[in-house]
Amino acid sequence: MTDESSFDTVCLVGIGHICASLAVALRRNGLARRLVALEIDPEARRVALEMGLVDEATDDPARAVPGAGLVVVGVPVGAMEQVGAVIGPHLTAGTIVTDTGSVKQAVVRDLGPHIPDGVHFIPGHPIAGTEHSGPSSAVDGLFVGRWQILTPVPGTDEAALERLSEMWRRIGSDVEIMDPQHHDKVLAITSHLPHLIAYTIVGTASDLEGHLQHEVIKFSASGFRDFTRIAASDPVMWRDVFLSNREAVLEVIQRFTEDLTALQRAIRWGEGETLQQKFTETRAIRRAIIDARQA
Ligand SMILES: NC(=O)c1ccc[n+]([C@@H]2O[C@H](COP(=O)([O-])OP(=O)(O)OC[C@H]3O[C@@H](n4cnc5c(N)ncnc54)[C@H](O)[C@@H]3O)[C@@H](O)[C@H]2O)c1
Ligand SMILES: O=C(O)C(=O)C[C@]1(C(=O)O)C=C[C@@H](O)C=C1
Repeated sequence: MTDESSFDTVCLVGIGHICASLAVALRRNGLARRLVALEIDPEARRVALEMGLVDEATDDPARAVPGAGLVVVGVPVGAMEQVGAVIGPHLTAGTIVTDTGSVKQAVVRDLGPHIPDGVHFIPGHPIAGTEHSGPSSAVDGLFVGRWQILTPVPGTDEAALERLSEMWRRIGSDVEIMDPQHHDKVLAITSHLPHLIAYTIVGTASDLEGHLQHEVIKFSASGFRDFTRIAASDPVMWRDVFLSNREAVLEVIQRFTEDLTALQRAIRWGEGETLQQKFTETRAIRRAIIDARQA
């Protein structure tokens, strides 16, 4: 059943939140005849099979990888190197290998060297997700109307790139091609810093003395509640994001700290105009995101 964008067999490495949602999307859009999960966690394998997300779930790369026209690696960024070492020897020429990692230079560095000649390595990142993990958190339609960023390495086969792009378009995503370094800079500000801020705010609240902490939960205002959703995101995934995008994240933390200090000064010295001007600018950004249908 292979046309320009569909595959006979797709191997999903790590059947967690993102690859499970992808499995639903591939089936819904008739883009794969057979789905196989290569997964180290027996519970995730059991759930994926029970939910009918995949046809087979195994921890044996020799069963999962050969014969797959597309391999999608959806594990935490820190596990990419280990996955590369395990799947590399079973990949055959013509297969497309992509991933869903939230950082791209580290994936090129860690997974790339394990991809044999003749196999098309096209790193990717769906800008879609939730705070949940594991196959039971699969979301039907997760990628519809969201960006799929692809960061092909130099010399990537144009036909393979177009085939993978078309698959994502048929799932409902908009595809953007980007340099991995640029990707990591942009995502440091739009995704990684917001998560770090959420972890910090909720961490500060949880460090309060007992009675205050109780009231934080009891009278939780909507601003704080929104942060708690983000701060409930997967600890392993986000540990790996910050460690593997260290330079870009440290750079935006520096700029953020300076901007926070400027607001701190404005509050201290009663500079209402400065505050109002800043809040007017940020409101316009929210409106632009809504207009771009990314809210
Ligand atoms: N959650 C999000 O919102 C989101 C969004 C976009 C991209 N991502 C990225 O996608 C990737 C997966 O994220 P997720 O949210 O699906 O995580 P998840 O924790 O839900 O799933 C990851 C799965 O990978 C498995 N795994 C770990 N090491 C493995 C190995 N060596 N071999 C086989 N399986 C292994 C785990 O057992 C788990 O089932 C991460 O790199 C993350 O940065 C996540
Ligand atoms: O909405 C959320 O819960 C997310 O955090 C999703 C989100 C993000 O938008 O920052 C998180 C990490 C990604 O790599 C891509 C998407």
